[in-house]
Amino acid sequence: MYLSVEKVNGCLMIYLAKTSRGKTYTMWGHPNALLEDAWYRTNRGLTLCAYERLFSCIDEEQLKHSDKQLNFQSYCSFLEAIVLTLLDIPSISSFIKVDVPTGICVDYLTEEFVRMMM
Ligand SMILES: Nc1ncnc2c1ncn2[C@@H]1O[C@H](COP(=O)(O)OP(=O)(O)OP(=O)(O)O)[C@@H](O)[C@H]1O
Repeated sequence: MYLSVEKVNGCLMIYLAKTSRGKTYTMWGHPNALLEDAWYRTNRGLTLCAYERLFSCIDEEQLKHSDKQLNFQSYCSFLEAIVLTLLDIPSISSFIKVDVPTGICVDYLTEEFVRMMM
């Protein structure tokens, strides 16, 4: 997270597991994970924990530079690929390009700008 506020563009995480092994649960956590209840909070998935950390890093940066108004933009993308055999992995990874300084780009995916959560 510190790297992302230090202008390193992109973090790519690939999670490979058999069906029903808990990939979605690991990424998002319990369906009520956004509730403030302590138990649900401890069952937040990786995405929510990462964003919590990211926003606290942004707050720390803003405090360190309180004389300036800092602007941050964060993008989060998900690509779900069904892999039938391990031999499919190289063909999927050929769609993913890491470009400096733009960041990570996946062929055929479009990017939407989102201002708020519905
Ligand atoms: N750590 C966990 N604690 C409690 N329940 C879990 C946990 N991991 C997975 N589950 C439950 O197991 C079931 C399957 O998990 P999940 O949907 O995350 O699997 P998946 O790997 O994403 O499946 P698929 O490949 O079908 O998309 C869900 O009902 C989920 O709530």
